[in-house]
Amino acid sequence: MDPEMIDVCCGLIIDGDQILLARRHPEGSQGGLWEFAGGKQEPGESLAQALARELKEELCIDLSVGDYLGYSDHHYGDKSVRLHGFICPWLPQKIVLTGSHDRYQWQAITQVDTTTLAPADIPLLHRLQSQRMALT
Ligand SMILES: Nc1nc2c([nH]c(=O)n2[C@H]2C[C@H](O)[C@@H](COP(=O)(O)OP(=O)(O)OP(=O)(O)O)O2)c(=O)[nH]1
Repeated sequence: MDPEMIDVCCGLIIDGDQILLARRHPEGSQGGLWEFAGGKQEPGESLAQALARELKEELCIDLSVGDYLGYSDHHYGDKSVRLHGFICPWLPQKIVLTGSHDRYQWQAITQVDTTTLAPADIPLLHRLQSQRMALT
């Protein structure tokens, strides 16, 4: 595996046919792109523990981390990211953005705008869409 690969976890937070997207703060890396909330795994943490911590830190929400959807590798030039996606069923609560993101929105899972989505997220979105198609 690429020694520079960074493990990042993200939550595909789902409420019915909607998914939660957050926009990365314009001044940071991949600024202005929409993504699934999450962040880097820290030493000693499982991916699921890292995700639960990041959701709390970034959006002030408490959710159970559910099924592992898989991962997607993307090379951003200065670094390589292995983005691990987990399904997180939504539980109604207040979202408070704490600084990593400047906006959030719910979009229909079948109609997410991939032109403004972080590239690493697109394969995970497609996997989710395929899984749901298979169930209908
Ligand atoms: N949290 C999150 N990060 C993502 C997603 N898709 C994607 O390419 N990334 C990238 C952006 C960042 O380079 C890295 C995650 O780092 P982070 O969320 O801890 O953000 P950060 O600002 O601390 O990262 P950085 O400036 O050090 O690159 O993974 C996603 O859906 N969620």
